[in-house]
Amino acid sequence: MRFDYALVHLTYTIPPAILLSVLHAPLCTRRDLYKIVFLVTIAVLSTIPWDSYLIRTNIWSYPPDGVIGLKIFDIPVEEVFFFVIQTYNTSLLYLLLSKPVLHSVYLVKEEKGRSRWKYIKLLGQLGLALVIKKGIEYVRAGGRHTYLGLILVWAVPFLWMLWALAYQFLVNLPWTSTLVPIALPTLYLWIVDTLALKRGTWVIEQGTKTGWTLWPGLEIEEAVFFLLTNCLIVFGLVAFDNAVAVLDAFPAHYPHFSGLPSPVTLVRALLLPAQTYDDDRILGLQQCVARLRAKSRSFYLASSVFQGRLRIDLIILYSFCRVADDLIDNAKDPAEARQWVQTLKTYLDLCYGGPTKTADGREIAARDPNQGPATQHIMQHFPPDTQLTLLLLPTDRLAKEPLYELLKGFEMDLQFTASSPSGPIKSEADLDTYGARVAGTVALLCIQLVMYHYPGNTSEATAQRLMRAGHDMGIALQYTNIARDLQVDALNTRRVYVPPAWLKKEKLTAESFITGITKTSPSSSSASASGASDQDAFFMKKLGALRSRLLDRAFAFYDRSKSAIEELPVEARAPMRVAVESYMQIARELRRPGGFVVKAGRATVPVWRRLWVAWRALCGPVGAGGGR
Ligand SMILES: CC(C)=CCC/C(C)=C/CC/C(C)=C/CC/C(C)=C/[C@@H]1[C@@H](COP(=O)(O)OP(=O)(O)O)[C@]1(C)CC/C=C(\C)CC/C=C(\C)CCC=C(C)C
Repeated sequence: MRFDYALVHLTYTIPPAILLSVLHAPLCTRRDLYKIVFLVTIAVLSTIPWDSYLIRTNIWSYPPDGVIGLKIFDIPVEEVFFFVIQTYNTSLLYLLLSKPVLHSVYLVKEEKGRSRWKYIKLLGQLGLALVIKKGIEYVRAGGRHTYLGLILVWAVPFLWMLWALAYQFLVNLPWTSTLVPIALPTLYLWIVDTLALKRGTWVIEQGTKTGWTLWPGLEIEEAVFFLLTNCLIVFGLVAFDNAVAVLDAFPAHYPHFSGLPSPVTLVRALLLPAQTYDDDRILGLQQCVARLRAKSRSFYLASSVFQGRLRIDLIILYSFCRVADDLIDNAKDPAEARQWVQTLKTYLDLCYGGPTKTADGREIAARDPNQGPATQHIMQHFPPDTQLTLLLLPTDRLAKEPLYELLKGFEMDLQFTASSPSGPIKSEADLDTYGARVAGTVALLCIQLVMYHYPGNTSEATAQRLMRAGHDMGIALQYTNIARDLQVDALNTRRVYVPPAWLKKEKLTAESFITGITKTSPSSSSASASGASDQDAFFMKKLGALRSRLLDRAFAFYDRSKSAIEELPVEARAPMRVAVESYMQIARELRRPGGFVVKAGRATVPVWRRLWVAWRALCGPVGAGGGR
């Protein structure tokens, strides 16, 4: 039938393309489109001459009644479409699986001389060179090894070159973004090919094939072809990501890089000697990512939809906030905690104090690696695992005021004492101020980074509106945080953030609140608790009422600020929605009538729901009321 080959596409290649496109659409970035177009173009241009040769030399043929008849250089259009759709599908699978990966942390500085990496690179090159040699022998010998030889001599030199450029990434990246996007489409195409060969949709001529099969109906040449072409696509994408990772990670080498790199820039980045990589920056980024991953599932998920240098800066900012908060929170006593606040203030003073002058009149930057005063302060006063984060914080892109204000927020935490469990929170306004200091400030810093990386044409008025709304959104998140941690805070640190007037309305004081929490059995820590005593149930009701009031206030701040997200530069809108919605989902879980899931004493969002929320946020603005 004339449409046999077209039917193969309609049945087997187009449906996965549609499915993958739908899954990828909300995550799609300009860089993704660029990669796909780049790869498809190379795939088509490099395959046409080879395939055309196979057809013209009768190694490969198509029954004339199985194709519609349109040809490009003797290749049926259905076959050309195959190159496009296979590259498209494998690329989309790779892109989807690679979203969580921050590529820059997989770069490795190589030592001069005999580094392990030198041998890994050589070993790979040698292995691939031997395969090319075998391919050449097969082609020379002709006969039944011809087709296999032609596949090897065509595909493996490209693989050799890509390996030489991107061996670090090919070895280091998680297998989910290398092996899986090769193995899944290969297996799938092996099955499709078995069916197509059986139906006679395409034919490998006798005489030029080995006759070996991988399984009945699947010629070894076909198996090798699909494996190698998927390797080519994934190796190509990995090399692209390797280049972009170099460009993103090292502003010192590429101060003005942003957006879409030209092919020349990509190759230059890949050719930057790995000995010149800044390993402190790589290690610092690795620590920041590990911290984010361990400490916040919401922001870790959100970080995967930000891109490039903005993503890197946000992760460093998170790490800085976390480090500062933890140093103060985990201090052995209030005096040590105060000392940390002071040490952090000195750090900010030094970072924002501008360059200093040496005796001989030379200017030294605050974080000069050797003599910078901020660097020396960091090395002398902070724990080793926090030092790189402090060195990396992009203070040149952040106003100092929100950072000092954040420290003031942490100082408020120090006013909670055993004898004063309400600490500085005397009223609802105090709680707003606290939220503004510890979270409104963080929002301002995040927005500053967005505007730095996507300057666009945001007017001054819009920028002011964004700052105000962001500030309120930070407060919304902080109210959610307090509502979630009501019990943990009371039990572990004897802190009650609820305003005394709210407690009074429930006939409680901060002290009786803590006693109530301490007495309540652990089984009643979820709203759905069953088997709790009457007294427990009575207390849980009060707890529920207080939590509900905190959440009302969280949603009030959220509702008034969420529309401003749509005024952010377009590149940051969807990721920012994901960040906010992932966190606000905790508030929605706390409101769930059937109760919420508790892990380590805290309400948590089940993984599948977390992903669903992120997905919806990526697709567009969340409806009015935010689906409370
Ligand atoms: C995607 C990404 C990596 C974002 C990074 C966001 C970031 C820098 C977060 C810092 C978080 C942090 C550790 C702050 C220290 C103070 C603190 C504890 C604040 C609370 C965060 C909760 O984190 P977590 O639950 O992990 O903390 P604990 O375990 O309880 O210690 C906060 C609730 C504040 C977080 C506030 C924000 C991230 C601001 C959100 C607002 C925006 C991003 C602006 C939105 C824009 C408009 C225009 C509305």
